[in-house]
Amino acid sequence: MRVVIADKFPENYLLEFRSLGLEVEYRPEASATELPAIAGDCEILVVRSTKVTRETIEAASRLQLVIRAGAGIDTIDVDAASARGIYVTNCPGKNSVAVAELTVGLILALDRRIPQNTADLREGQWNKKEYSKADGLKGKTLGLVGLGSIGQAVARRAAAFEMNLVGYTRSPHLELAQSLGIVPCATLFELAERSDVVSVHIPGTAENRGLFGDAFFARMKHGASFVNTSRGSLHDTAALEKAMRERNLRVGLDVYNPEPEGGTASFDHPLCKLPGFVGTHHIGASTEQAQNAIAAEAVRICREFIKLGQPQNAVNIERASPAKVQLIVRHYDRVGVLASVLAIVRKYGLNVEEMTNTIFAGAKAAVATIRLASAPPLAMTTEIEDLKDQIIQVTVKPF
Ligand SMILES: NC(=O)C1=CN([C@@H]2O[C@H](COP(=O)(O)OP(=O)(O)OC[C@H]3O[C@@H](n4cnc5c(N)ncnc54)[C@H](O)[C@@H]3O)[C@@H](O)[C@H]2O)C=CC1
Ligand SMILES: O=C(O)CCC(=O)C(=O)O
Repeated sequence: MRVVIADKFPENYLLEFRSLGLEVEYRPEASATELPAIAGDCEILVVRSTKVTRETIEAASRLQLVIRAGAGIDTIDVDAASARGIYVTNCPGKNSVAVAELTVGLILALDRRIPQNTADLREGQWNKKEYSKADGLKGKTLGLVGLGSIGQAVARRAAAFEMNLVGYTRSPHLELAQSLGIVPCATLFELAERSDVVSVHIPGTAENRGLFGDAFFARMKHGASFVNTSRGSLHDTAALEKAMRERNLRVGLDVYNPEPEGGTASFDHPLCKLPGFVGTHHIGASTEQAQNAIAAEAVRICREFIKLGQPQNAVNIERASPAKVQLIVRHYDRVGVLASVLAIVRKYGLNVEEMTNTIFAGAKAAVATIRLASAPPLAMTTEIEDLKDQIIQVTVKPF
């Protein structure tokens, strides 16, 4: 099998890929536009920030698995992959601590204006008078949007600063919130109104695009802080700029919209020049620890995929199966039995939605579970039962 690694990857984990017997093509400088040509004949594609477009998916006729060596999957055209039966996986939770640490760094930097202090010192300017004005974090309220892996890691760290925690999530998990000392908010606006600092930890999906705009910022307290280490598509840049100018909002960003694709580029962003801004270069996941944890997970996914034919952490499996009925066929483990059964299913015009075949110890018998969208007619099950010397038992159960 051939794997293309189209991003920078730790050297020792490249060796691990090779030790799996894979032919590894390492292309750390590959861009999204070059990828269709590079990934043309690989079975497995591993990317970190490089975008995997529809063109790449369609050009890679042997592709079976895309591993996103990170958390967010908005850089992959998942719909295009699903339409061609290609698995997409990510490495959930493996870079959460790194992002949480950076988030706390941005929150502290905003409160004490650490980068602005440093800039003045560099300019030969002593200004204790100005920089002595800071609030402090103890007793302030941190509003966490999203209580997944990163939101939880930020909560644990903010608790050590004795901050009060409120949270908003689409999938409320009251026990979890309680165990982290987070008071749930019923709406995003309630969170905006209660928080001194808002920190965003949700995916950059189409439905979350622009979630943080004029209406949200208008509800935040004057002089509060907004931190986004998730995705630039989540905030409206013009609305943020307005809130910074009119409501004295402080802003800490690791992510931008748009963001340069490569590691270096010129970058002219309206917010970066404003005094209440602190920013980093989408480096949330960029610690040795996180990169090694991500690489180890990518290797593990590959190893399991080679062994079982199915990857862990797949994000594009249909969860709500269209199947309504299970046709359970106990049969002798012989050549052609399944083909005969499926030929009968086909004759009756039923579509197989899902199917598994489990072999019993000794490999004499097996059970096939064939999931169908609608109930099979009696004539069909009778016809299967009548397959001489092939079938042990046929049952039908609702699914
Ligand atoms: N700056 C960086 O380098 C990094 C950024 N990220 C970003 O952080 C995001 C979050 O990562 P994880 O916490 O690991 O993901 P996660 O999947 O563990 O958690 C995301 C949570 O957000 C919730 N959610 C989704 N939409 C929501 C909405 N509209 N309102 C409230 N809750 C909502 C989900 O239910 C889920 O619980 C990633 O999707 C990625 O975009 C992740 C890693 C590195
Ligand atoms: O690997 C990176 O630098 C980006 C990480 C990221 O944004 C993610 O994991 O979603």
